[in-house]
Amino acid sequence: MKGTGVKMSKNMLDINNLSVSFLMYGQGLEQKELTVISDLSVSVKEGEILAIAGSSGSGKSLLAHAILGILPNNSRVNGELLYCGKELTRKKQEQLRGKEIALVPQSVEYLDPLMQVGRQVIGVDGSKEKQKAVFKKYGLEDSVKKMYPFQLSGGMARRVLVSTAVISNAKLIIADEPTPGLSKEIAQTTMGHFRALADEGRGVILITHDLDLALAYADRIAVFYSGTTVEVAAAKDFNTGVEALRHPYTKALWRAMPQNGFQPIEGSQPYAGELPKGCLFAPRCPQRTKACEERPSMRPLRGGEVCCIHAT
Ligand SMILES: Nc1ncnc2c1ncn2[C@@H]1O[C@H](COP(=O)(O)OP(=O)(O)OP(=O)(O)O)[C@@H](O)[C@H]1O
Ligand code: NI
Repeated sequence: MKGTGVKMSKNMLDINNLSVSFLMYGQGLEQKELTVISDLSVSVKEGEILAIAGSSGSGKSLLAHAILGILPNNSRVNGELLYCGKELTRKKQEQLRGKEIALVPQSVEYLDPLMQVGRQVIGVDGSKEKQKAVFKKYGLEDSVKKMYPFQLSGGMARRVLVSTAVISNAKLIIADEPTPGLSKEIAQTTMGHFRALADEGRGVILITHDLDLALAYADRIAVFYSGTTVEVAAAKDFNTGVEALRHPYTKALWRAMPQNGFQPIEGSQPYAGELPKGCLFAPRCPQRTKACEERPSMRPLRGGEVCCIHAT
């Protein structure tokens, strides 16, 4: 069952004013800093699935990598990352990675090419019995455990990745697009498992393009745009209707859903190197005014949060 109802849960992860940039070489030896995440704030509570929705390039995977401390060397991270109320230092990230904090990576290339997949799934705190049971649930033959990643199809590899997180004892699970390539049935089984893990009190971050899937299983939805959060809403707000939502971009996403008339959003998300000075959504926003030339910040509104001065 979805939702912890009125029960007050503690924050497991707090991200405050996070920014991520990359040092890039331009022509010659000229160095340029490309900021891809800015002013990003979001939190994950114990017992919830927080879905992160946003178009391609909005910074979803980079956020996951920043939490795990696996960004490339030419990156720079600023802002506050707290895990169970304490600063998530580099050392802490190393200690917790793959144990207390597990990632279902977006790309199956994250599997170790030289290790049989059964052993990878057992990992640090699994067991042969658990691995066998989870493979069965995901329709993977017992013989798959002896295979190497290159022998798997895309869908099989994804089921292997999901199995790893599902049988781990991780308290926080970050699933980066866990369902593409899976049949509808297996996708639903997978999401059911994430729901069960959240109901046990764990925290789950579900990164997805699939808003319908997010709405069916998540408690809250964080909407990303150009490397920042523009709205955090309860999943039920999307079902209530467009008036329950807060940000013009979220409203546009809602209107673009097939069941709400499939109205496309004009324009596209700005490129990281060419962000507008003020509100990042302003160039596409029907409500923009002169005041939007200043960068807005997230503020609480009607039980959610929004980054727009016009939202009421
Ligand atoms: N190593 C890197 N160096 C420079 N820019 C990068 C690097 N990795 C990612 N980016 C840029 O950061 C932005 C966010 O990338 P990210 O992978 O987080 O997007 P995403 O929201 O996960 O997209 P998708 O839905 O396609 O997976 C993109 O514009 C991407 O080009
Ligand atoms: Ni991604």
